[in-house]
Amino acid sequence: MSPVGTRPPTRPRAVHRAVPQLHLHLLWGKGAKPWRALGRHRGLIGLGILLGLLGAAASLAQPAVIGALVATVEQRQPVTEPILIAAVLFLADAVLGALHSYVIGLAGENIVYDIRSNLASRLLRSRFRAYSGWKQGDVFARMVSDTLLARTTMTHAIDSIIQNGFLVVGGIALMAWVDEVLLLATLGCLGVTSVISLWLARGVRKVSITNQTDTGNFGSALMRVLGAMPTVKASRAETREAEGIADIAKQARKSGIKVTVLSSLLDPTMSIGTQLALTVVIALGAARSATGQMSAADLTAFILYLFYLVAPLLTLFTSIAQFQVGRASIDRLAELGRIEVEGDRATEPPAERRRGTRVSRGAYDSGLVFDKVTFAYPGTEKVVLDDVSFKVPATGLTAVVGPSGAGKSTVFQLIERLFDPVSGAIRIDGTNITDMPLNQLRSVVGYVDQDHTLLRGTVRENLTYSAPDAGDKDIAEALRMANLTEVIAALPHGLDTELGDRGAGLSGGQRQRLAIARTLLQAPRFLLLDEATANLDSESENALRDSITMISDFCAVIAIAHRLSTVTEARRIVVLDRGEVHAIGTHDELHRHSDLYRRLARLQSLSDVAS
Ligand SMILES: Nc1ncnc2c1ncn2[C@@H]1O[C@H](COP(=O)(O)OP(=O)(O)OP(=O)(O)O)[C@@H](O)[C@H]1O
Repeated sequence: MSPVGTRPPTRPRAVHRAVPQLHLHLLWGKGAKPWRALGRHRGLIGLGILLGLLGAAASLAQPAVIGALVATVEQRQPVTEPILIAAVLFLADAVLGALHSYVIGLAGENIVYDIRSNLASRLLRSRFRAYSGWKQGDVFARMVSDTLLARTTMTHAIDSIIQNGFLVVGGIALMAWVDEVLLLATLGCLGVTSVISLWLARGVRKVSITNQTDTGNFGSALMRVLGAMPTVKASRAETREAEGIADIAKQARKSGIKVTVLSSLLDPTMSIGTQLALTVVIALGAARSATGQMSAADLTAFILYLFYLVAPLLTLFTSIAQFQVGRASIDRLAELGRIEVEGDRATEPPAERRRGTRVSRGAYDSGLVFDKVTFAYPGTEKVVLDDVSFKVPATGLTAVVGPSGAGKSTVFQLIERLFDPVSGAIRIDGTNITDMPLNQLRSVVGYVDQDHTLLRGTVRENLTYSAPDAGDKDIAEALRMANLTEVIAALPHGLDTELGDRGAGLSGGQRQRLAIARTLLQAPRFLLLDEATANLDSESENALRDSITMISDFCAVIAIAHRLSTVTEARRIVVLDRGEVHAIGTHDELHRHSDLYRRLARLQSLSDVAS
């Protein structure tokens, strides 16, 4: 018996970490707990905000100290102490400012890392039916650009709103302490512009959502064509596609300009308010000073406070706008984070097939059973499989044949549990597969899909993808069984030859056999081959057929075949037609009793094989 077939599969790495929970939805809205949403980053963000507030306090104290310095000069007293205090304050302001930027920046990077790694993990563990509803480009845009905008919101914008809010409130309090009349004049000028600025900030959020959706659409459109370059070129569709993408980019530009227009109106609005306030304060202050209602020192301090207020006020409103842009991104990330994941049981180790554990053959005698399975794809009404029942013995070749659209690939998708039946059950050794941990199920079922997908990387990496710990002996055996030994030996770096995207560098037939060898290394109990021999030349096909016969001595091979020549030796053949089991039997039996099977065989000029 082949060592490939008997080697217990290893567990996929890093499957035991619980699916991380994202708390982005807690940031606002009903039941919002913003502080909780920041999770383990609270300490660092708290420290950053504290440093910022201390820096702000150092800034706020500066006008008072300069005011005291002016008073000291007026009174012709020694100025060494106030100058020293001012110098210490300037230094503290600078050091605290630098530390504050570093800590907030660090927290931002940590947050982006957490969001990206958690979301990637959730996406990889998402239910197939949930994931297939998303556009890849949109997912990509959310993972890359929305995470950056979310970082800004959760760190810089929140921190800046708190810090500048503190500066503004502190400044106003100190101004009230210096002169209440001048403060009232200031607030009158700034109040109107603040209301306009808040209204603009709300508008920024609205157009930001549109802009981010447009950016996602651009990503989707780009990925759609980049993933099908040979087809685009063969169809001479470059110009058409380029124009289509330019149209979508134009849409993103249009909404981006709206964001820019609203954002850029914020600064001038607040500038007008502050300049107006400054003019009024200087005029009114000079008059009050001339009449002796306030001292020159107080007027100096008040004007300095107003100057100090301008920058924080502008930054405050810019940060509120930034916060609104980021909030739109966080909403989009939270939506992605709610993607349905496969049950936690998916992360459980395969119970009876841990490394080093021999599998008792007797335990599997009952094989795989489809028991009155009915299925329709989610969101559709059409019944794709209708009351389908058949049995697959623990060993031997079972073929599934039928016209196009009969439901053959769907049978495999249900065995892999990419979808679950609407009614009925699929059992392995008597256990409903919905009661098995997914990891266990997928370790006993090997699947070579229609596209026999390979990944960018070396031949070895592709080969050992589902059995990362496979040894050289097992690899050599799998290659031999897939008739690939000579092909790989002829590559420039053998097993370490780099393949391009989707296995570029190998022929279609070689890619397909590599996918089969990869599945063999997993040592499955049920090997699902979906059109697995479609790309093979006659010589390779014969070699593979011999391999399958050999493999099927100790595991169940279930093959979907359009070319009936590949399955005439099957122990049983299930004929599907429009989602129903039309007939089950051997090639000879079906040829005698099934019109449909005869028709399929005739279509492929196989009548001679039947005789
Ligand atoms: N993701 C899906 N969502 C909705 N309907 C689907 C989906 N995939 C397949 N179908 C439909 O289910 C039916 C069965 O498809 P399936 O791919 O199982 O057929 P098949 O027998 O494997 O066909 P072929 O031999 O052409 O590959 C078809 O009518 C198809 O349109």
